[in-house]
This record gives sequence, C-alpha cells and structure tokens, in this order.
Amino acid sequence: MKRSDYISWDQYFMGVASLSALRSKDPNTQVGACIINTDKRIIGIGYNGLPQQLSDDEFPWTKDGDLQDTKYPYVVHAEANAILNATQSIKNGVCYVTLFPCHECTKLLIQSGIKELVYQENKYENTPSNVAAMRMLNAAGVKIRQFHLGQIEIKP
Ligand SMILES: Nc1nc(=O)n([C@H]2C[C@H](O)[C@@H](COP(=O)(O)O)O2)cc1CO
Ligand SMILES: [Zn+2]
Repeated sequence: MKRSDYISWDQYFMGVASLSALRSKDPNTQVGACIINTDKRIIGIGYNGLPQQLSDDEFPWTKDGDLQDTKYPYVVHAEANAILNATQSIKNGVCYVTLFPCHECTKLLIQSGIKELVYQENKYENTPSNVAAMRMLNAAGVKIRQFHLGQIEIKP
C-alpha cells in the first residue's frame, strides 16, 4: 500500500520556495519564490539577492540611511529572479512565494501571465506597496491564497 503521509503539492512548492529563501544574504528578510506551470512542473526558482557579478561583500545590506547606502536599490526580489530564471513561459502558471509580493514584482507577475499567487507571510500588509499590489492582482483576476508551510517532517 502506498504511503499516506507524503507532502501535498502546496507543501512541496512552498517548501522549495522556503529552501530557496535560505540562500538569501539579506540579514533582515529572506524571500523565496517557486513558479510552476499548468502541469505542476517547477519552471523557475529565485530568492532575493544582488544581480550577478555584484559582490555580496561590497554592497550594503542595511535598511537605513541614504537610498544608495542601503540594500534597496541593488537587490533583485525573489519573484523577479524566479521570473528571470524561468526555463519556459510562465503564462497561466502559479507563483509560490514566502512573502507577499511588492507592487513592482506584482506588475512583472501579471505581465508574465501568472494566474495564481500563493503566499506564506504578509508582514507588510496594508503598506502602500502591498495595497497597490493587491489592487493590481485583483483587477487582473489573479487568484490569491495564503498557505502556511507548517512543520514538515523529513523522513527516509
Ligand atoms: N515579496 C518580496 N520579495 C523580496 O524579495 N523582497 C526582498 C527585498 C529585500 O531584500 C527584502 C526586504 O527587506 P526589509 O525591508 O524587510 O528589510 O526582501 C521583499 C518582498 C516584500 O514585498
Ligand atoms: Zn518585489
């Protein structure tokens, strides 16, 4: 008889997104994203980090100060990296992300044809970026749902 305690699709894809987030060098917020196609195949993964060729040791990771002295102008968001890393069109795909997307990534996701967004946390709920993102996702008819990974037991 087959095992009954295997992980669900949601746990699997959010698990991949969470594992990806562990690669982030951001000391404050680590985000991971995993995009799947309509066949439930993973077609793009990403985490928040600097563009390639830029040194994680030479650019700032701070939140405060003049914009150019913070991480904000330099970091590529997890969702943007997942889109850029995609091996095929993400049209009609689903994006699993550990943190609700910002307004900029939301535009990229909508424009790439994502039809569903599954997020885990939403620690910036009600900020202007979050409200704008939610407005665009709703207007574009993207299905939005929250999914908490919870504890996954890794067994042989
Ligand atoms: N959905 C997201 N994907 C992301 O990759 N990020 C990144 C950008 C920064 O590296 C970090 C947020 O930094 P902080 O302001 O929480 O210290 O997370 C942020 C969000 C939030 O909208
Ligand atoms: Zn973003």
